[in-house]
Amino acid sequence: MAPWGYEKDNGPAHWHKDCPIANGKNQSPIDLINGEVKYDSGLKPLTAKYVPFSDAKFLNNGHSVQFQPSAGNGSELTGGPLAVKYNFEQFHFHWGNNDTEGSEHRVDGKMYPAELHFVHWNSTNPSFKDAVGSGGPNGLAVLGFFLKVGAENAALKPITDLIPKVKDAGTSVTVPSNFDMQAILPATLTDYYTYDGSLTTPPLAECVKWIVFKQPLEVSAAQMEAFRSVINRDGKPMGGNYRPPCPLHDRAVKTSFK
Ligand SMILES: CC[C@H](C)CCC(=O)Nc1ccc(S(N)(=O)=O)cc1
Ligand SMILES: [Zn+2]
Repeated sequence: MAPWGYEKDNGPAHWHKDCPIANGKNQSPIDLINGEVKYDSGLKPLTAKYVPFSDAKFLNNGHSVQFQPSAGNGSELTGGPLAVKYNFEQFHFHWGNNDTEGSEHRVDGKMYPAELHFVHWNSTNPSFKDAVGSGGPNGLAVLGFFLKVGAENAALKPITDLIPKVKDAGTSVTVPSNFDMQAILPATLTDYYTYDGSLTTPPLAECVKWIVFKQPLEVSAAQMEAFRSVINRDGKPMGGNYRPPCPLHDRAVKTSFK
C-alpha cells in the first residue's frame, strides 16, 4: 500500500491493512453525543504549563503541519483525568477544504472547520515512543481544541504566519524563540469531554487519554485559508486530513461540565 494518507487509494478505509487495530474497540476520533455523555464531578481542572522553547521547528510532514521542539523543556500537563504529569511533545492540526468539515471529533454530528491537537506523554515512561507503546490508555494525553472561523487568533498568528514557509511536504522552519504557546490556551481549561482512545493516524495505537474542549477557539478566515494552501506529499491540498468518527463500543465519555 502506498504510504497512508487521506486520498481514495490510501485513506482511512485502507489503514486496517497495515494497522489491524484500526478496527479495534478503542479507536479515535468519535462523535461526542451530548445525550450519551456522563458528568463526572470528580474531574479536576487541567493545568498546562508551557515554557517557551529555544529550539522548535514548524514542519510539514506530509499529513499535517506540526510544532515540534527539539527536546523537552519542562512543559507539562497535569490534573483533569490524569493521575500523573505528562510532558509536552508536539502540536499539530487537522482541517477541511471548506468551513463545513475538517475536525476529527464531532459534537452531536457537527464538524468544525479544524481541530488542534496538543500531544503529551506520560512522564513515568523514558520517552515518547515508549509511552506510545506502553499499553493501555494512559500513555499519551492529547488536548483537542475545535477551531471555528471568527476573530483573528493572535496567539496562533506566529504559527499561521509560518504556514507559507512549509507549504510543501518535508519542509520546516525554525520557530522564533519568543513564541508563547501558553497564550493559545484559554485562561482556564474547564469544560471538556474525556474518554479513552487512540492515535487518529497510523499506527492508531490505543494509548490516548483524550481531552476535547467544549469551547472552540476562533481563527480568522485568512488564518483558515493559510491551512488550505498547504500541500501534501502527492502535491494535492492537505485539507481533508481528518479521520471519520469510529464506533464507541462500550466506552464511556465523561464530561467535566453538566
Ligand atoms: C512512536 C511514533 C509515533 C507513534 C508516530 C509519531 C506520532 O507522534 N504520531 C501521532 C501523534 C498524535 C496523533 S493524534 N492525531 O493527536 O491522535 C497521531 C499520530
Ligand atoms: Zn491529531
